[in-house]
Amino acid sequence: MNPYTNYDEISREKWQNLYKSSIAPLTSEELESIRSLNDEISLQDVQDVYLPLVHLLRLYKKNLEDMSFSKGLFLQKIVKTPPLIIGISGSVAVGKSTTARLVQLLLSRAFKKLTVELVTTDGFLYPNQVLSDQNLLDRKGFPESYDMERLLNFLYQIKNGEDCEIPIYSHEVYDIVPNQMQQIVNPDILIVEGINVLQSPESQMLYFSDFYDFSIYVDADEKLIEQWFLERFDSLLNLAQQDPSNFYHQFTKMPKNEVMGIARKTWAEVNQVNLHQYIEPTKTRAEIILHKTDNHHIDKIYLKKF
Ligand SMILES: Nc1ncnc2c1ncn2[C@@H]1O[C@H](COP(=O)(O)OP(=O)(O)OP(=O)(O)O)[C@@H](O)[C@H]1O
Ligand SMILES: CC(C)(CO)[C@@H](O)C(=O)NCCC(=O)O
Repeated sequence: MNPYTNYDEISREKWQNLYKSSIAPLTSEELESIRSLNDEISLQDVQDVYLPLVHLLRLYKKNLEDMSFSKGLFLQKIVKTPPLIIGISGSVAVGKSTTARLVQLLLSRAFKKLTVELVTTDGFLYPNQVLSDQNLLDRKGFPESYDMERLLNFLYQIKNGEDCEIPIYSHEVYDIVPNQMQQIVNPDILIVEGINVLQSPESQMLYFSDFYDFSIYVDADEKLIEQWFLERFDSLLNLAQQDPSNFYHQFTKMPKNEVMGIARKTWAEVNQVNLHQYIEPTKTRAEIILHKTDNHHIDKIYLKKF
């Protein structure tokens, strides 16, 4: 069966015209804040793809509020609208965090009075010491390297209106940062980004679908994702040049072709395997699939029919 049977395939040209007229253009300050987020982002993508997406998210938010209100009428009590939770998934290095930060920024613009928080599931990775004790260091990113129960608990608490704190993962340290936590206080919208967002832990009573009101899978040809992984590896090396505390500093002392060989091996033996076995199979659980081509240009959008 065609994996996209359950989706409407929408070309960028069609998508960009869906809600264009109702959205005010970005102000120069907003453009500036988007540029500072990642100066490679195409502003045309923001205008053509992300603004209609935010408009769609508005509908999902309204739907959640209407449902809470109707439930309240039925139960004859006040039912508080739970936070809207948006999941963003896809391969390592496909651009999930960049997409997530952009969506956060645009949602904050669309809902000026609401709090929009962003977390990454990287914070739920076990610390390197725990992974190493269990011989799992080479499995970082695979399901067994995450405390999925803690992640589910966190989602439950957020939906339940509780404030939470969660661990922080740093790519530069390549580990959970000790003694630092991210505080999540009373969000109206929570964006959860990570490779495992659409995965279900085995033998649990609760599933991801119990929590996510909307989900996005960022997709691209594997060769491109590998290229983006290698480019990011290279920029992490540049950042690490002067900083011995950075995980990537050790590589800056080695010949470049040798280091890039290590990066290619990490892609082929870890991240690509993970993509095939555990990430890509969750693609068609997403409500929307954003498909990227060269230079992160979005060419197609798939929206779930039902
Ligand atoms: N829309 C975009 N335009 C230009 N460059 C982008 C875009 N999105 C991501 N990138 C670049 O692609 C690389 C990977 O992006 P990002 O770090 O957001 O990926 P990720 O999926 O969050 O990765 P990980 O799973 O490892 O955290 C980065 O170098 C980033 O600068
Ligand atoms: C932290 C994850 C798992 C996901 O963001 C990933 O970036 C990662 O570190 N994978 C392990 C292999 C590697 O070093 O790329």
